[in-house]
Amino acid sequence: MNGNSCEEDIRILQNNPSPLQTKHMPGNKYNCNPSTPRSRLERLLRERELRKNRSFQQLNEVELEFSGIDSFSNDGENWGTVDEEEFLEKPRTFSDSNERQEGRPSKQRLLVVANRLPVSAVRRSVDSWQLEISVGGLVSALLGVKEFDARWIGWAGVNVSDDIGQRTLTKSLAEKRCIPVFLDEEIVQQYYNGYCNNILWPLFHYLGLPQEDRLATTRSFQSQFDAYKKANQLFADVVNNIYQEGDVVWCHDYHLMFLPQCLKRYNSNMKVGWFLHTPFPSSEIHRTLPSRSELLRSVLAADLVGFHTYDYARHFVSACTRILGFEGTPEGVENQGKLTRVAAFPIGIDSERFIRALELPQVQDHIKELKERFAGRKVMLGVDRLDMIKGIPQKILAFEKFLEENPNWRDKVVLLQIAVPTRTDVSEYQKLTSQVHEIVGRINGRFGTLTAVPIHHLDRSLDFHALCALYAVTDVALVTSLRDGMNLVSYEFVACQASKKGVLILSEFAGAAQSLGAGAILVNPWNITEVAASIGYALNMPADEREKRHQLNFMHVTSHTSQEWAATFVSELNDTIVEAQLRTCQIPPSLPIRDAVDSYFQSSNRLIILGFNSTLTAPRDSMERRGAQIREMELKLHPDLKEPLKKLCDDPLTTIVVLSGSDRSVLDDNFGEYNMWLAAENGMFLRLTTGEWMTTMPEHLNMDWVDSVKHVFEYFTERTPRSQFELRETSLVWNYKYADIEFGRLQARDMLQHLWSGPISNAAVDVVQGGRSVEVRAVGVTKGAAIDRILGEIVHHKGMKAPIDYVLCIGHFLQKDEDVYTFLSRSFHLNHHLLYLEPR
Ligand SMILES: O=P(O)(O)OC[C@H]1O[C@H](O[C@H]2O[C@H](CO)[C@@H](O)[C@H](O)[C@H]2O)[C@H](O)[C@@H](O)[C@@H]1O
Ligand SMILES: O=c1ccn([C@@H]2O[C@H](COP(=O)(O)OP(=O)(O)O)[C@@H](O)[C@H]2O)c(=O)[nH]1
Repeated sequence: MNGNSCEEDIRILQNNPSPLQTKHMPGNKYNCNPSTPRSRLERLLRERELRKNRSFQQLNEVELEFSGIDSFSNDGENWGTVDEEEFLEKPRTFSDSNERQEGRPSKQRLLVVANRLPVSAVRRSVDSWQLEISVGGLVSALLGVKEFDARWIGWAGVNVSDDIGQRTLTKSLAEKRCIPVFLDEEIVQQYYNGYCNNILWPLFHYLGLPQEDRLATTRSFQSQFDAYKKANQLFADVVNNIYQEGDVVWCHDYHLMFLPQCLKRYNSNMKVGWFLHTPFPSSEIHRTLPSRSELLRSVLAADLVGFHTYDYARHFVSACTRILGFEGTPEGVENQGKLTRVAAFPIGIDSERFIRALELPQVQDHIKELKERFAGRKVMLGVDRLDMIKGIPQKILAFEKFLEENPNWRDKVVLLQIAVPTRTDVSEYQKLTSQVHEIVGRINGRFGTLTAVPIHHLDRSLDFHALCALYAVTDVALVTSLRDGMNLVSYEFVACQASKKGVLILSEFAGAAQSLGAGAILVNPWNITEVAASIGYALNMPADEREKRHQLNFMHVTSHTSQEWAATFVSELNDTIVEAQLRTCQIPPSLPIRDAVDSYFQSSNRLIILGFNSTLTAPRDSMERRGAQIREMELKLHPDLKEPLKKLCDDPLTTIVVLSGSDRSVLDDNFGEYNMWLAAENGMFLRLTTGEWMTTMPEHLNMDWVDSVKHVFEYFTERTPRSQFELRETSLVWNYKYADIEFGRLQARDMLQHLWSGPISNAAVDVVQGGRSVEVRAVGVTKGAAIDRILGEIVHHKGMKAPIDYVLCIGHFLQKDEDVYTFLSRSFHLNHHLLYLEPR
């Protein structure tokens, strides 16, 4: 979607760098973590203080002093014209920069990656291009960001298949510090029109898949998702080509959910942030997506994930917990020691730009014209992309109802609706256009006169100055989005209302409702009666109430700017990386594959202990696992592993043990034909596949406590859908791995209280709280001890002469049942090579 020529807007931005107004808002994020390290809090507070005083030199010193990483300042321009050669072929590095040598800290390079570049290209001839500024909140917000040495990577909105075209467009864009990603028509159709705008967009806005072609959409889902991944990989390739160490890569929006993972595959040290500009829906909506897990996992590859509001962040964390089974913490999402930080960073606008624009002569001229044109009538305004999320039909119907019920207002009010065409290749958008035209025509026919109509509807975008003038003359702005990530139009309206102090009617389903709710009249856009009544209330509102409401919103809009938004996000990303480095010391080391292979070949008596469920089976997300509950017996060895496992088992120098919580029949079914040891029920039963099952249970165990614990387990199993308990020879296990995870956790906590206060208060038992289970077992019955006995059997059976000189243990059981790890470490220390792997 293109609007006015970009030359003018970009010039305005260049001439008016606004001051750095960065401030950290720890309490504003998803997490208000009470355990934030003291040094970090101190740093945040000091930074905030320094930023208030605009002491950039000091600020950078603090950044360096605390984090030891590259920092940024606000001198210089963001969107300045640069020499293409310098920009694309001889990029500056931090280390060799003169600025550093002169003692001045250099700016941190920021690579902004978004589907849409801030400019869209229109071809004028074979080798020349006209660049027009793109319309949409994402572009508006990021144009206001000036503190970084920024480059923008994205699609120019045009298909360029020839070499000359690609070369000349790359050159033109370089002058705007933009780097194009070329997408061919087919990819655009499948990725942008298809997967992004026909599937993700309506789903993320709670609109469901388009009604009419729902089946067709479902059918084409896989090919569109493939195109989506392919497009994301193309973006990653371009980023990887220009990436320099120390750069921050900031990925934007639902178009690029796959990008963080692609980037981290290129370079795991890249600093990657991802920000979503739309709502993130409830996990119940997200879980309907066939690609739900893949999308979540790839976003989680980022170091920092940001949303406009706390609600969206909460939904995302909940989706990761419920769908992937990962841990949601106050900090974000944790999986096996790796934390992805999740937080809310509400976007803002470059309010100064709007306030200054009102003083310009051309804007004043526009204002004068508009005032004359609509003299004697109150002006109501709607500015939206012509998108179903904006609730334009609902808004117009509410206006009709108002006119219907208030005949005295019919010739005293006019609704100006700017409806910017968008995504015009998608059929839902085409249908919406006809629908809106039809409604507007009907209402104008009904209430219009020979000289005036109540609705002025424009199917086009306005240039920046015309838009500012419109905002300034408006009495009531009407934002009735059915859902909206934030909605910057509401912010822009407030910024331009310093003299008029008009009223904002705002949908409670726009992200902006959380920040402008105090001054706006909040409405449910689906409730046309309520919106019509609010129009009446707004038009009749006394001046002092308008003044008060306006002041509240104006304060917010001018103090929460796009500059501050971006600076906070990037600063938080830098902090997150430092904290992650500190945390890595606590995470068990991942398997050093090279060493493991070398040691394997150097050894002559190897022991390999393998878990089964989720180690040798195909991975499933927790939703799929729930469905698999009744098919527990169908747990199958991953087909790709059959061949290598056979080879290992047939190697006379290697002994393989599968150690699993599953019962004997499951292991028999899967491994009966291999030459290996099977240890069922966590080692309580053992057999070589050529022999019979035997028990490894210790003698004289006191099991008097079993009945009373069983009652408690039965009680909780009945009350926790899809949980189950198993009565084993020496233990009882209650697991809720198929249940709702959050509910399961609450129940587990409750169960432990019951157990401690009753049946096991005096019993000789150990209680082990697993990730999704509670186990009560006789004292001394540990997996470590079971392995000890298993080893005894193996040594005895083989009549081993040489000691075991290589142990590789792979399985989920390692993390929770530390006794396995402890036992193996103790038994195979010094000259032995113990490798530890926790599979993801
Ligand atoms: O690029 P298009 O397909 O033409 O669409 C324009 C943009 O629409 C969406 O904007 C969102 O971002 C705004 C700023 O954060 C937010 O205020 C608004 O609520 C969102 O709808 C979309 O997310 C962008 O990626 C598009 O570029
Ligand atoms: O004729 C127009 C209409 C709108 N806009 C801009 O488009 C953006 C719309 O952003 P918003 O967050 O309200 O919604 P989005 O379109 O991103 O969903 C705002 O910055 C408007 O100033 C524009 O430049 N010209």
